[in-house]
Amino acid sequence: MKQSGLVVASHGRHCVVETPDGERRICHPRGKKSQVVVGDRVQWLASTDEGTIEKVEPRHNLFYRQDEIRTKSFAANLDQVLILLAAEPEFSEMQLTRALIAAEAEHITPIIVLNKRDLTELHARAFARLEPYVKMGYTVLQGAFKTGDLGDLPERLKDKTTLVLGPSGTGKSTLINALVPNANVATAEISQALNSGKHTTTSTTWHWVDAERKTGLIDSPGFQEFGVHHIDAMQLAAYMPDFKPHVTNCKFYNCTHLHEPSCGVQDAVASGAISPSRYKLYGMLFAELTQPVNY
Ligand SMILES: Nc1nc2c(ncn2[C@@H]2O[C@H](COP(=O)(O)OP(=O)(O)OP(=O)(O)O)[C@@H](O)[C@H]2O)c(=O)[nH]1
Ligand SMILES: [Zn+2]
Repeated sequence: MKQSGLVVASHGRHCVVETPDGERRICHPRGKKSQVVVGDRVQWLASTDEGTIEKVEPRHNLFYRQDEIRTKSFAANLDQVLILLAAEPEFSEMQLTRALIAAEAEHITPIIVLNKRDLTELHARAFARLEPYVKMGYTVLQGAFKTGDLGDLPERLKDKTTLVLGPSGTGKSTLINALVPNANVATAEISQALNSGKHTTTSTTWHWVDAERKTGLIDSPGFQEFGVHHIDAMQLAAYMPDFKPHVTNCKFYNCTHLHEPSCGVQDAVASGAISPSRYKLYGMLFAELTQPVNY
């Protein structure tokens, strides 16, 4: 008999499915193409001690990155993406912008969180770099997770499904352990089961924050570059909230906002409505997305 379930971990061709009453078991997708990702709602069929995914329910969204060759999915059916930054190490505005664009493209709400506010001076400097993002309407929260100060985060996460993205050293483990005691143990157990005994922690894992299983937190492994090759260069400005209102002032409907006369975006840069750093990032991303692909 087919049962419904939620994919709470995945690695390669295996995944862990959780039933509505909280039981978990390893499942394998049927057929080669039906790759499942964490957050997928599925119909599965039990075999002796494992199971087979029979159907993946249609996704509301899929958060992913794409380089020139590969697509890497993070998770599906998200309410929000938490982009974790910290006073130190110094964050990359380029990586932040890429993650924000990928979230916009899938209509997923991003939340930027700046950790380590106990490091007063470094924090002030980092927060100043985030000012354009506050101005363009993004939620920017702050905390000092190590000291137990989670700021407004618990309230923002409540009853939602949130993917946590954090470059190494920002405090992602500290956060997840603060919200989900024993998260480490659960992740290690799942990884071990999925890797048939090998002890690695490379899989994306869903954690429940509350006993009622309403607040979901998805921890994903680190990555090097956030590729946005799935984005059409001509759509970039539409996914940048500081650019978007100005494109309607461009004379040419197919304006690239790089060199055309009577360009609303370039006017906004000149007037200070768009920050120079964001315009520079736009130019770099546009070049990257329009450059011929080298295999
Ligand atoms: N000053 C300060 N340090 C913090 C805070 N939160 C975490 N740290 C420290 O920052 C370092 C990185 O924290 P982790 O939680 O391991 O960070 P991570 O993002 O999981 O990093 P990886 O394990 O490299 O992926 C550790 O030395 C933490 O003790 C904070 O609020 N303030
Ligand atoms: Zn323009």
